[in-house]
Amino acid sequence: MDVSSEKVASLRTISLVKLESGSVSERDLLLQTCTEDGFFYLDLTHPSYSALLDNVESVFEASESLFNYAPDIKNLFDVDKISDLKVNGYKPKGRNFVTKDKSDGHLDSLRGVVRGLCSAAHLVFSSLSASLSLPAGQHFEDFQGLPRPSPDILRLLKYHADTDTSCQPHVPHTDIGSLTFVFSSTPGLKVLPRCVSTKDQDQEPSSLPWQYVAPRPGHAVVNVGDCLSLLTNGLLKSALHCVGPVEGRSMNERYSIAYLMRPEDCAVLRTLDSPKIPQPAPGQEDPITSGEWIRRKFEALRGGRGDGNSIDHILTGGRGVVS
Ligand SMILES: O=C(O)CCC(=O)C(=O)O
Ligand SMILES: [Fe+2]
Repeated sequence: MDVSSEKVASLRTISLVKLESGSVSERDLLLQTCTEDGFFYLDLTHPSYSALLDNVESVFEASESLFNYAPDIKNLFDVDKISDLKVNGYKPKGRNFVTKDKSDGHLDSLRGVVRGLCSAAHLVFSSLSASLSLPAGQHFEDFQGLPRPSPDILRLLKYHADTDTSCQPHVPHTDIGSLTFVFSSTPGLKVLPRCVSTKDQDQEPSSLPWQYVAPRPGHAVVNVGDCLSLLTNGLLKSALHCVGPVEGRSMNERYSIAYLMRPEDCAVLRTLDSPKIPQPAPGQEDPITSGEWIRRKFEALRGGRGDGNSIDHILTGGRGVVS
């Protein structure tokens, strides 16, 4: 990416095949990365993941053809008319499935992506659960089961080209779920390094030292979501990120796929029992279910009730306040 190197995020890379083979050093690196950065590249270049990457490519094709439908067709699936939460549907300058031809292979690719990412997530979760010596019944993977109906969210995103170099098509936020996988071949994703505190500062998002995440073929960009952070009393970090143009340039048209894994709605998010996780003082914790967390977050995203600070608190997963 053509910007000065200090503005490019130096994310660590975790190898999925090494996690799969039980490498202890890779497991340690994963824990360190999730506690320090909350953002990493997941290396999927091993041949055993080539079907997953092929399916991702095919879903990009599906995404492009969905966005090419006429607006009146897409608007039949208006996200605000389909359900209470912003999880299903087309958001103008946004998402939903309008496929008429179910035999075009894209649905199979989509299933392949979901299956592949769920099993990648399972490996990440079980590695982290082992590193943190979580007791039986409290493993991260216990909160979301492969065979059960999934509350996960798949986003097919299209960012429109924009000549306004200060446009911000995706506001600063942390992710709602436990783990997010992002694929895109176009720059635009930015992350705020964990060492930057936004607390007590009335900072314009544009003045924060965002770092660009360079697209890397064969890799997913993975980030820790709010739920892992809530389950570990903040030990695992959900990092603040946004999407916008690369400094001083126009925003190019950009497609991305984001798969947000989520604990089941009934899962209670409270600090798990582990000597490696800082435990809250008795009575200090305010447990919340995953379903309630998503409801509050969408309310905040829609500019709903609450004062500015509490809304920012929810949007940023407790990270701080950005004006
Ligand atoms: O489009 C991207 O690269 C990131 C999308 C994202 O942050 C999200 O959907 O939560
Ligand atoms: Fe995100």
